[in-house]
Amino acid sequence: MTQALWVIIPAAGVGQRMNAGFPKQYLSLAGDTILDRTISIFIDHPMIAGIAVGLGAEDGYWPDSKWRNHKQVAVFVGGSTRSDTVRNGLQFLHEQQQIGCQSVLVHDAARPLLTATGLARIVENNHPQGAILAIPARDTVKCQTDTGKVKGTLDRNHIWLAQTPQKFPADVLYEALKKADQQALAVTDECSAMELIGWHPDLVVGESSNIKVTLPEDLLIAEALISQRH
Ligand SMILES: Nc1ccn([C@@H]2O[C@H](COP(=O)(O)OP(=O)(O)OP(=O)(O)O)[C@@H](O)[C@H]2O)c(=O)n1
Ligand SMILES: C[C@](O)(CO)[C@H](O)COP(=O)(O)O
Repeated sequence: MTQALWVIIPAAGVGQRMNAGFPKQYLSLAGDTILDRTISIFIDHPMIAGIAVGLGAEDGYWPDSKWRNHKQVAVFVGGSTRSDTVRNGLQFLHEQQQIGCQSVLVHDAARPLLTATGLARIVENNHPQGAILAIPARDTVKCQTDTGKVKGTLDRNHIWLAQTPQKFPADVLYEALKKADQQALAVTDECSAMELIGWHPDLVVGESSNIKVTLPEDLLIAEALISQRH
């Protein structure tokens, strides 16, 4: 039986691309907020030790969360980028003596459709160099020239679309994120930072329903997917 893991949920974004007028993680989705629905995935899960939610410094919505007083849920102040928020979360958990070298999960607040099956795939196995949920590309993948023309076609047999959760040893991840920051490298996921220190994490097949709610149409897709689950 592998050790229960803390999950860090970066939820300090402003949702600029959603353009909702407030942070998208507080949009309603099938009767819950996106954030509450995402937290629900991990509550009372046998493999989850605790849930650390990174909030914006000016977040005034959290007090309305149904999970605000739950014994498994802790909150910390996020940063100006997603990777800053994750690093703050790692530092918070380290200061609370909740983590050391053991692995943590990082899961976007904006991915409320992760299923128990998807979560099991990444928590139930040991991954010496860490792991990410990802889905193999199904469309033909193009890269572009500087003027927005087709530059060429990538071999889609070697293209995966990264999702979350991503799982890495907490101490190594913290140092990798710090190194990326010191090198002014804007990493958009934890795996990118680990690659910078030479790690080759496992690609664990996720579910295409584990979408990141980014644009307004993603909310419609999420609603439709949830309606199919009941
Ligand atoms: N400084 C930031 C930026 C993003 N996030 C979180 O990282 C996740 C993925 O980021 P994204 O989908 O880009 O969310 P936003 O940054 O809010 O969206 P946008 O880029 O459109 O502003 C989200 O749960 C978001 O809340 C975060 O915790 N801290
Ligand atoms: C971490 C992630 O969800 C993997 O696809 C993605 O990189 C987040 O990107 P965002 O621009 O912060 O939404």
